[in-house]
Amino acid sequence: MIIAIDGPAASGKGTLGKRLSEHFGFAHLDTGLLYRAVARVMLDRGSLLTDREAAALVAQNLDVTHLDDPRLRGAEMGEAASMISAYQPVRDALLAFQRQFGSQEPGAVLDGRDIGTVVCPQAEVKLFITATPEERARRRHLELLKRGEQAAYETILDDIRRRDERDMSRSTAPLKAAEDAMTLDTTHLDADAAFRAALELVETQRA
Ligand SMILES: Nc1ncnc2c1ncn2[C@@H]1O[C@H](COP(=O)(O)OP(=O)(O)O)[C@@H](O)[C@H]1O
Ligand SMILES: Nc1ccn([C@@H]2O[C@H](COP(=O)(O)OP(=O)(O)O)[C@@H](O)[C@H]2O)c(=O)n1
Repeated sequence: MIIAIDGPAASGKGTLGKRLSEHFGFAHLDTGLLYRAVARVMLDRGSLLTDREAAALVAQNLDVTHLDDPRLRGAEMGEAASMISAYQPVRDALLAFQRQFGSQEPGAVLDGRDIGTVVCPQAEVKLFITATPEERARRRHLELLKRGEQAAYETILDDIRRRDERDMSRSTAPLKAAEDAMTLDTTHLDADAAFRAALELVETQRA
């Protein structure tokens, strides 16, 4: 079984994905980390993020065994990932790995932007997680402060708005809810309440 979770930045996709995967005993992949990992290699090499060919080559040769590097979770990597993820050859290069991951038994949870629409359109369960930009910026602000990153709330809110706009307006695999996805607005739900609500939606879709 596949649980596909999509939604905008800092809506809580990863947190829900992890908890749902633990609950069902499924594997979990935060697909944003793949794009962040491509961005990390580009930045470390000093490549321009506008260099599509270089980004495609990096994606084709990506080492997916180091996705737990805490550096990937930083704000700089999120912004850079959003730029290189708009290139079709980059997305094509990362598709097979994601689909392979989704084929695991007894099941897999994948979270990202295009899981229900492009990566796993056949997923039995599709959730689209949202929250207001202000609430998402508040969450990301707290997260970055805990990581020890300097970050102003207003800057994060601007970053989130810009990234959402870029992710929604790109021509390839734009961020949008699949037609058969169920939307969960977590603006007024803490992580526990969001998990309970998501679990109910999963049970509804599986039935
Ligand atoms: N429902 C929630 N209420 C408050 N904070 C949350 C909630 N869900 C997640 N968080 C926190 O918000 C931040 C972003 O969550 P994350 O799961 O990484 O989002 P995404 O994967 O959508 O970017 C994390 O610090 C996480 O602990
Ligand atoms: N399936 C995915 C996942 C991420 N991405 C891109 O990668 C960037 C970083 O994704 P992420 O999920 O790690 O970002 P956050 O939601 O955690 O801020 C996003 O802004 C998207 O541009 C994508 O295009 N498709």
